[in-house]
Amino acid sequence: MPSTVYAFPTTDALSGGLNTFVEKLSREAIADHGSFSVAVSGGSLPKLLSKELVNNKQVDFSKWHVFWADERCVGLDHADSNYLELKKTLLDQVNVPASQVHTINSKYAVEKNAAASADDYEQQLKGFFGSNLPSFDLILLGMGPDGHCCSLFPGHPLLEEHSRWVAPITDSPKPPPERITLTYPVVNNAKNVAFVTAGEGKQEMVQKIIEQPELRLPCQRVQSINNGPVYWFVDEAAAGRLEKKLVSKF
Ligand SMILES: O=C1O[C@H](COP(=O)(O)O)[C@@H](O)[C@H](O)[C@H]1O
Repeated sequence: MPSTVYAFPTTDALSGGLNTFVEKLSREAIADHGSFSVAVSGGSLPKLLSKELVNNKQVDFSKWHVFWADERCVGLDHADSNYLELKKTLLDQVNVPASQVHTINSKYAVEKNAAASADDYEQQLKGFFGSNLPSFDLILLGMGPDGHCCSLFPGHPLLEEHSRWVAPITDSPKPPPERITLTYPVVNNAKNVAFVTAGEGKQEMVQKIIEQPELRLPCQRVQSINNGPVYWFVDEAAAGRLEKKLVSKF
C-alpha cells in the first residue's frame, strides 16, 4: 500500500496533527486491549511529538508502554541518548509509570556493548509481547537526510536482518557508532507506522522516498505486512518538492 502523506503549513501545525493522530490510536488501543505500546525514535522526533501531546489531558498515559525504535549505546543521562530527549520533552511531564518505560540497559550501554544491549532489549520485548513477533500499536520514526530510519542505514547489512528483533550496530555512519535498532520484521509488523520529519534539509530525501520507491532506501523498506498505510507527517518545508497529488488532507 502506498504511503499516506500529510503535509502541514508549519512544524507547530504538524505537532498538532500528530497529537490528534496519537491520541486517537492510544484511545483505540486502550479500549481494545487495555494498553498502548509505542516505539519512538530519537533525533528531531521527540520535540515534534511532544510539543502538543505533553499538554493533552485526553490521553491516558498511565496505560502507555514506551519503547525505542533505536537507541545509542550511551548512558541514559548522556546528551546523545534518545531516551533522554523524550524524557525531557514528554516523560517528565506525563504519568507513564517508570516500569512501563522500556529503556536500553544502561550498564551495557555505558560499556558501549551493543551486542549485549541488543540481546537485553530483545528480552525486554519478549517480556512484554511474549514469544510472538511484536506488534506495536504504533511506531514513530524519524528520517535522516540520507534516508535512514531507526539505526538502519543505506547499504548496511542490517537492512537484510530477518531473524533478530533487535540488532546491534557498531559502525553507524552517524555518531555514536554503537547502537541498537529494531529490525524490519518488527517495524513492518506494527499496527501503525508513522514517519515524522520537518525542514527544508529533508525536502530532497522526502521527494525521493515518496516518488522513487525503486531506490529501496531504508525508509522505503518500511512496509506494513498487514497492508496498512505508512503515514508521513511532514511540514511544508519538507514536502516542498512533492507532487501535490501525493499529499493527503489530514
Ligand atoms: O541518529 C538518529 O537519527 C534519526 C534521524 O534523526 P533526525 O534528527 O534527522 O530527525 C533518528 O530517527 C534516529 O532515531 C536517531 O537515532
